[in-house]
Amino acid sequence: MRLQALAAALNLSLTDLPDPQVRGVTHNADWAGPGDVFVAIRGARFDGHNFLQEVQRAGAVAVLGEGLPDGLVSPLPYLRVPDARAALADAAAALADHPSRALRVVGVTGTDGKTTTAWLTRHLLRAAGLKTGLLSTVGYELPDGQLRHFPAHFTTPEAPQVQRTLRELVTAGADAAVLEASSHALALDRVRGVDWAVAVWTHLSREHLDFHGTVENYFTEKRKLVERARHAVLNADDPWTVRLTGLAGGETTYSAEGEQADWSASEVEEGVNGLTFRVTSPLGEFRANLPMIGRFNVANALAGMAAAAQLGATAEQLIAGLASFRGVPGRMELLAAGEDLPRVIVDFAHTPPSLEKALATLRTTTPGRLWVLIGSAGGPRDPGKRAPLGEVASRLADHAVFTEEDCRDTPLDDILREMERGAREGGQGTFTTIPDRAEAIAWIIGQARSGDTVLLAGKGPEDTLERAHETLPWDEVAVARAALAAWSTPAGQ
Ligand SMILES: CC(=O)N[C@H]1[C@@H](OP(=O)(O)OP(=O)(O)OC[C@H]2O[C@@H](n3ccc(=O)[nH]c3=O)[C@H](O)[C@@H]2O)O[C@H](CO)[C@@H](O)[C@@H]1O[C@H](C)C(=O)N[C@@H](C)C(=O)N[C@H](CCC(=O)O)C(=O)O
Ligand SMILES: Nc1ncnc2c1ncn2[C@@H]1O[C@H](COP(=O)(O)OP(=O)(O)OP(=O)(O)O)[C@@H](O)[C@H]1O
Repeated sequence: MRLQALAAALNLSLTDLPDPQVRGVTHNADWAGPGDVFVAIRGARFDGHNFLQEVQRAGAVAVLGEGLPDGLVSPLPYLRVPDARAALADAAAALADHPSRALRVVGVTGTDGKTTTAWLTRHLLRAAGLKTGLLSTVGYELPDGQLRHFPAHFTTPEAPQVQRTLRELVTAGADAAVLEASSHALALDRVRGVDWAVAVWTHLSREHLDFHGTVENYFTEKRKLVERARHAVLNADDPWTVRLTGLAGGETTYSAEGEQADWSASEVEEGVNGLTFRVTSPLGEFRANLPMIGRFNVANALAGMAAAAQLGATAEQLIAGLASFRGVPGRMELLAAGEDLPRVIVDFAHTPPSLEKALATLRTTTPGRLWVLIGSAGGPRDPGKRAPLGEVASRLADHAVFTEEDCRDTPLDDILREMERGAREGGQGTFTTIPDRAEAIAWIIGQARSGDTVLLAGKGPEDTLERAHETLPWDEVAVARAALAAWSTPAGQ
């Protein structure tokens, strides 16, 4: 697209504008390259206008911004826009040729459950035969199912990445996409210009008030997704839903807690290998098996099913899809269970509250002993949580193992001593310390017996393990599987 056509797409009437070819658009000076338009955003910490020389040197062809600061002369053609973030999103959508119009896009928002519901929905849509992509906190996937990562870690990245990924999906022949929409993304226009077929609402609770100020503001930002969608899937168990009713073109409700709803669950049974429940729905009544741990996943499953049904999935496809769902990588990921093996779970819980929640959930379905392996990161990242992590692990599990977790420039011994202190002062004091993480995993799995649960916490899906002088490639699931393979042979017991 040429610059003048882009200006026209943004409703800017400009004369005397040069007309170079535009390759892309970016808000980040470090990412600017030849042929890019740079959008100068005045953020909370920086003013993008400070980087104009830098983007010119990188080969950018023009700048969009809300106005040059006094005394600054732009080295590139400067197009003034009323709202820089909106312009970034509109330019990104125009340059990608509005890919969401060629897809059926499901957006998922809510305080908790976005990632799980997004992954479930994309799995159910695939089970229904739709080629489906995904943009989520854990990464993004084209319909080939391979997980990829953006250069910066976001739930919802900035608009150019959103639009480029949607375009990649269209090029790859996708029919549908599932996209996690965070409240930050909705507030900062990262998903402006996305054409939403369905908005899924999980639930809202107090969070991110540092950014939004009040719960009401937080709700107002999240509500935008429902307002913009052709259809909404709303949680009848969430008190905020009454204020969302009637905002989308059409709507479906769901309830995991016995409220009146289109999709509801009853007879919920939590087992060692997952959940079973009866579903009452517009597609009829059926029994569902979901190989996931945690009762809250019943609500996520109902939301995912209602969204997939909206795009045409049948009851048979949903039943088969739920039963074959492998979970979200590194989030309560169930590796093994059964008569003979201990149940092993990999989860990224790395804060005292999230570890507490994970252990409490697992306790309810552990007939034997509950084991946990946990470390704590080095460097400046919240050293105050080391003792509380040790305390929670030792208080809620029958036995804790303390080990390394990205210790970086902090002596590992210092971290482990703090965790041990927490375990002695507030926990049961039943722990073992094994500094090498692979050895620790082999040991804890070797100790566990059938009927026990082993939670390997902290790393989840991360692919490196950082030590003081080396960064190792890491795959917690693979290390755990190797330990389980050793366990299952007589020599390993
Ligand atoms: C609170 C928040 O979301 N802030 C976002 C906001 O930052 P900001 O307004 O402070 O921007 P800034 O850092 O002052 O920069 C202003 C402009 O200068 C540019 N810049 C800045 C420095 C530089 O060297 N070069 C440069 O080009 C920036 O790219 C930006 O365009 O705009 C920036 C880019 O435009 C985002 O990178 C930044 O995300 C920060 C890093 C962040 O941590 N966001 C988190 C909280 C977030 O978005 N989280 C949600 C999930 C939340 C959840 O549900 O858990 C998410 O979707 O990931
Ligand atoms: N429907 C739900 N209601 C309440 N809590 C939930 C629900 N689903 C998941 N959770 C809890 O929230 C945690 C995070 O789940 P998930 O990753 O799906 O949420 P999220 O909204 O994507 O959060 P994040 O953006 O931090 O990944 C889970 O481990 C679980 O403890």
